[in-house]
Amino acid sequence: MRQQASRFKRMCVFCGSSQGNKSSYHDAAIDLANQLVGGGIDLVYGGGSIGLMGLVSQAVYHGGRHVIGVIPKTLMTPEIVGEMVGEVRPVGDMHQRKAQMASLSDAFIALPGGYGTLEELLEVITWAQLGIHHKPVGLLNVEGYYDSLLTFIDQAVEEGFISPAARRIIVSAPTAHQLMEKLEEYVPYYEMVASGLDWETDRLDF
Ligand SMILES: C/C(=C\CNc1ncnc2c1ncn2[C@@H]1O[C@H](COP(=O)(O)O)[C@@H](O)[C@H]1O)CO
Repeated sequence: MRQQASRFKRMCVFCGSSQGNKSSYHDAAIDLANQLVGGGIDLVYGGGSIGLMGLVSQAVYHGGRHVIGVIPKTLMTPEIVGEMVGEVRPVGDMHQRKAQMASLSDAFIALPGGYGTLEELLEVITWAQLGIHHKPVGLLNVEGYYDSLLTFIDQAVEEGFISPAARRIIVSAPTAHQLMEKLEEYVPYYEMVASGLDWETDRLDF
């Protein structure tokens, strides 16, 4: 069933190259894919068919939306990433991959994942803080998976390392539907220092 049209054309999804141990992670990946399909939103992701990445990409692709997998050539073997669906954009390294994923997308969502997901999530948050982009960043906090990360970030605010304004860059919700509603309403973070910076982004096209 088609939902109300979204303001986003392409969503970048960061998520585990593993599926995790709970069925709720699997369900959340499919649920998010259905939200994207229903909203008429295409997918940008890290390529491959393994883990939650495979679940999201296949569900969006089979739901009829365009899927772009941005993947370093070195990882492009069936043994590592499996069969890919949709459009594959090979890049030279992990830095180019993240830059291209970010520039192709209108917003970001992180599902549960490990080191790779955390690194991708924290980078786009940092870029928002610096004013490199003004795109919403969503955290799909499936069954409290990210509670301890959010607690740590709140502690960093308390301790004076993250400003209360920058804390608001992260939009979190327990379900894909709630998260998409919040992201649709998100007002970009601006602060004097960040809005005054002029980035020469050779690899980024924001
Ligand atoms: C060599 C290993 C896995 C290779 N598989 C990957 N294929 C595609 N993209 C990947 C892979 N591993 C990490 N990524 C990127 O990071 C995120 C997932 O990492 P996580 O550590 O599983 O959270 C994902 O968004 C990708 O962009 C070794 O197993």
